Amino acid sequence: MSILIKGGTVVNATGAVRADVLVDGERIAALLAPGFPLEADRVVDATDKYVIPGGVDAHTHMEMPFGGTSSADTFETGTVAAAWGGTTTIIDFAVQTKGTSLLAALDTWHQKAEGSCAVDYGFHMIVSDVNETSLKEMESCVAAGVNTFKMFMAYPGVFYATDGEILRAMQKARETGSTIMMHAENGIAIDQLVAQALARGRTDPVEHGLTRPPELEGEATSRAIALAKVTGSPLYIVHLSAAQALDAVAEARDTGQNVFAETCPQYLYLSLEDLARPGFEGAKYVASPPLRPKEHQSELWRGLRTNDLSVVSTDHCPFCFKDQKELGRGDFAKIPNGMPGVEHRVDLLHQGVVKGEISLERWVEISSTTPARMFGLHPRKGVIAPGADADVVVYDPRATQVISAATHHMNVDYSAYEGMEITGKVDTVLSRGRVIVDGSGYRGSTGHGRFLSRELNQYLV
Ligand SMILES: NC(=O)NCCC(=O)O
Ligand SMILES: [Zn+2]
Ligand SMILES: [Zn+2]
Repeated sequence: MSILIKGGTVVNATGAVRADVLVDGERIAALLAPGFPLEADRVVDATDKYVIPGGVDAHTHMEMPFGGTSSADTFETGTVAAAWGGTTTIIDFAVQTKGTSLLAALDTWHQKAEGSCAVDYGFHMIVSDVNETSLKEMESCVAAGVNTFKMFMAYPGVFYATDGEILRAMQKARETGSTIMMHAENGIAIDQLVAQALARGRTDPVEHGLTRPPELEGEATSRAIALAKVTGSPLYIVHLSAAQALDAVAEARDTGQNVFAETCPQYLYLSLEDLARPGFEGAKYVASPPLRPKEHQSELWRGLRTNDLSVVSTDHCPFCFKDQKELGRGDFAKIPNGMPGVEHRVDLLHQGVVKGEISLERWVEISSTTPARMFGLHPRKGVIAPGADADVVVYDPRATQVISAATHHMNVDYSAYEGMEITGKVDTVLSRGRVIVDGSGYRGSTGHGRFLSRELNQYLV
């Protein structure tokens, strides 16, 4: 099957050019001069539209057990929603719980995802039990195409790892060429603040933000960077939300350390004011790290321009307001942590282009090309070029839409961006040469998405 995408402007991280794109089977076959005479089985009209590489969301949590419940999107519903929003690759987290093995966790996550996904997927591994066996198993994970290991300085008693455990895992990362991903918040100090707030009768969702101050994200980020420096391990800070943490990352990068960071749309667009919404509404915005005071947002946009923030992922971890966020009514510490977002990342970042915060090319870079390179998927993913997988999005920059739970496709009963007006809209989506979204709706199928065995981080120096 051949498809000709005609009349559009191809936007890669390296530049934008008017070109037609020929897809043959699962791959991009050629970029052609506009109007080049060629027959194809199907023609997609991209006139006045951008033709961009499918989004790569490097941080999602589908059907993840957490906080006494499980995130509401399955691999099926979550990847269909991703497709609607122009994301054609997700990297989800397999979770090792205490007392279990990494390989058993990986197996469990393979079973959840296999045959269920609408788009291609890979895995990172959450390491919450550092011992001789799991350190050894890191080698097998790398061989199995899972070479990024998330650790937590937060959530004592659940995922938390001590500095000593982190150091040992980092030494193994250094040895295997893999990268440690860090949830950098000082969970020991935070737990004290949480207990004190509850003892004073402060139970509302806003307390989630007030008991996790940005200084404790900055401190943990600096500590993780120091441990990475001592061990020589690459480090990727996940879901960075605070200016203090960004300063620490920028300083490390200025000295040439292999330190990278992502932020998420919620930290660019939402704030502590949302957590402070009246009644229990703020529960919709509970995630960790928490939403910050508004002034952090401009710092994050600056970080995206300077490349101290290289990636924007969603940390998609949806919990329904009605039955799941409800678990924390009367005790903010019991509100399941996480927010939905996999469907809206590409659109929300396009607003950065519309508002002049980032260039068109940078939009593609932070949402597709860099995550593809960072997580060993480039040049299969993240670029419109001959030989690449035909994961292609035709994006209409002038169309408008309003985000709403009534129209989104994620399996969650609210939208964190309800009523937000967006300029730009996904028009057509191809995943490995197959049209999975077009004007008539979702045309994909469950099980089309394949597991991606990943190479090592391509930015390491
Ligand atoms: N971020 C969050 O609140 N939930 C998902 C788990 C994590 O990434 O820490
Ligand atoms: Zn985290
Ligand atoms: Zn996460």
